[in-house]
Amino acid sequence: MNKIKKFNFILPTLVIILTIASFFGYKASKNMDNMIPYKTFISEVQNGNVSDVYLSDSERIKVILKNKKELFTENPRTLNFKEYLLLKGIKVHEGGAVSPYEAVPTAILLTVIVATLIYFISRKTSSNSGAFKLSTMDVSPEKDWEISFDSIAGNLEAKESVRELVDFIKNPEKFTKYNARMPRGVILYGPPGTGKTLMAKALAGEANVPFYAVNGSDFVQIYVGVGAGRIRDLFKKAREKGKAVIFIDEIDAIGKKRDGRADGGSDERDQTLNALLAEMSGFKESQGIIVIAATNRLDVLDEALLRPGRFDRHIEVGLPDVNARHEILKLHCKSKPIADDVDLYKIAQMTVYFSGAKLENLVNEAAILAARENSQFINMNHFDLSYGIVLAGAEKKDRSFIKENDKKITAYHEAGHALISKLISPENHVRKVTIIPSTKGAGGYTLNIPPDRIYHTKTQLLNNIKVALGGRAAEELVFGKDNITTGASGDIENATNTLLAMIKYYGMFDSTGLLNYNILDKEGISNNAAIVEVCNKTITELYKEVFNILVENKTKLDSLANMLLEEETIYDEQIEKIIA
Ligand SMILES: Nc1ncnc2c1ncn2[C@@H]1O[C@H](COP(=O)(O)OP(=O)(O)OP(=O)(O)O)[C@@H](O)[C@H]1O
Ligand SMILES: [Zn+2]
Repeated sequence: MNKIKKFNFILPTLVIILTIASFFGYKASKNMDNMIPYKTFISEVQNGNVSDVYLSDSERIKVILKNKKELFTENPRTLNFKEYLLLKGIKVHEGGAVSPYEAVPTAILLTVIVATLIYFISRKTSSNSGAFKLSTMDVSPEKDWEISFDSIAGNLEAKESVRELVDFIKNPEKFTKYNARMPRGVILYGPPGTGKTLMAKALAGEANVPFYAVNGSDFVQIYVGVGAGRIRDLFKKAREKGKAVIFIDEIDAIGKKRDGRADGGSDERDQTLNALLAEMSGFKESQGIIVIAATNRLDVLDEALLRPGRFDRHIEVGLPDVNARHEILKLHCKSKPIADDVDLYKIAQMTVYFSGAKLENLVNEAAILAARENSQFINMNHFDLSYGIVLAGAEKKDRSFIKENDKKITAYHEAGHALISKLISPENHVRKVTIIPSTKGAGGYTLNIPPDRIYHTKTQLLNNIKVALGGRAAEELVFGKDNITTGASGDIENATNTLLAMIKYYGMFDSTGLLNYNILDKEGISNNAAIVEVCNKTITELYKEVFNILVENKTKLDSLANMLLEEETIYDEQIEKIIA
C-alpha cells in the first residue's frame, strides 16, 4: 500500500532546516559580538590572560580568558599553533568551537521554539480553510495480479459474497439492461488480520482493474478541507482509469457516528465524510467502480454511510475455525520446505482464535528459525517454538490466550442454545453453531426463523426466551450453580426485552392485563412493581423448564458440545444427526 504522507514529511524537514539555520545564525551573531583581532589575542596570550582555547576547523576559534570572558578570534591555522599555546600554559581543546555542554541545550531549545512556532502558525492557518492547499496524495494504483481468490483460504461465505462483485465490475451492462441497482460500496467488517485487505485486492485482481488503497486514519489531523480534497483527488484518479476498486481501510476514522462531539475537531472529519458521500453518489453505477471499506466494528459507523446507494452491502469477515485455519496454514506453507513430521492439522487445532494474519506470522517465524539453524526443512520443533513466540507477542486481551476451560464453557453454552431451539421449535432451522467469536459476541448460533411470519404468537415469543435461556442453563447443569459465567448477559438482555414487550405492549399476561404501559407511564400511574413481579415469575418458570429439558437430554448436549470442541463450527446436518 502506498501511504506517503507528503505533509507529514514536509513539516519535520522544515523544522530541521529552520533549527539548523537559526542555530548557525545564533552562533554567528554571538561570535560577531565577541570577535577580537588576532593581534589582540596574541597580546592577551603573551600577557598570560588566556586560560582555554578551543581549536577547530572553522574560521573562528573560541578563547576563554582567565576572567571567564568568552571571545572569538581568527583561526590562524598554523602548524605550531597548538604547541605555542601549550608552551604558554594554556589549556587547548580540540574538536569544535563550542563545547558540547553548550551546544546541546542550545540546539534543543531552538528546536522546541521553532517547532512550537510552526505548530501555532499551522493551527491558525487551519481555521482558515482553503488558504493552504495540500490536497495531493500519492495514490497510484496497485496492480497485484498475483492476488486472486486463491490467495484467500477459509472464509468461504465472505469470499462468495465478494466474488459476486466481480461481475458488477466486469459486465456492468448486464445489470443496467435490467435497470438493477448495483452496489457502489461494500463494507467488510471483522477482527483485525482476517483478510479484509486481501479480499479487496483479490476482487481487483480477479476483475483485472486497478486497486486504489487509502487508510481512513490518513485523513485525520490535517488541515480542514485537505481530507475532502484528497477524497476528490482519489475518485478523480480512479474515474480516469475507468473501472477500479477503491479500498478505504479503517473507515471508522472518518465515518464514526456524529454524536458526542466532545473532540471539538470533528469539522475536518465531517467534511471528509461528506466529500466521500458526495463522490459515491457522483459516479455512474454502470461505470464499474466499487468502493470497499474495512472496519473492525460496523456498529460505530455513521448511518449516513450505510444508506442504500452508499455502503449498503455488509460482509462479515470472521476469525477462521479449525478447518479454515488448516487451509490457511497449508496455503502459507505451500512455497516453503516443510518437513514430513509437521502436522498442519494439529497446528490448526492449537491455534484457536488465531486470525489469518497471525497464522501467516506463525509460519513465517518458524521459517526464520529454520533458516537461522541452516536446517534443510522447517520441522515441528520450529513450529512449536514459533508458536511460543507468536503467543508471547500477543496482547493480553487477545483471545488466543483463552483457556481450554473457557472454550469448554462456550461450547456447552452454545450447545445449550442450539439444543433447546431444536427440541422446542423444530420448525426453526439452526444453520450453524460456532464457538469462534464474532463481532456480535462470544460464540453464536445462527438461527433461520421461517421468514413468512407477520405475527408472532405468545408461544413463539416464549420459545425465543427459552432458547435465550438455554446457554445459561447448560452452564449451570454442567459446571454447577457457582460456576455460571458472565457469558449470558446478552441472552438475559434479549429475554428481558421480549418479556417486557409482551407485558407492556402486547397485553399477553393476565395479571398485567390488556394495557399499554407506556401510556400509563406518561400519566404517572403505572405499577412497575407488578411488572417486575410478573417478569421475574415468568422467567424463573421458563428457566426451570429449560433446565429440565437439558437434564433429560444431557447425552445430546454432551455430544453437541464435544463436536463443537472438536470442530469449532458445526452445521445443520451434523446437528440433525445428533438430535435424531
Ligand atoms: N483467509 C486468509 N487466507 C490466507 N491468508 C490470510 C487470510 N487472512 C489473513 N491472511 C494473511 O494475513 C495478512 C493480513 O491480512 P489483511 O491485511 O488482509 O487483514 P485485514 O483484515 O485487512 O486486517 P486489518 O483489519 O488489520 O487491516 C494477509 O496478507 C495474509 O497473509
Ligand atoms: Zn448465549
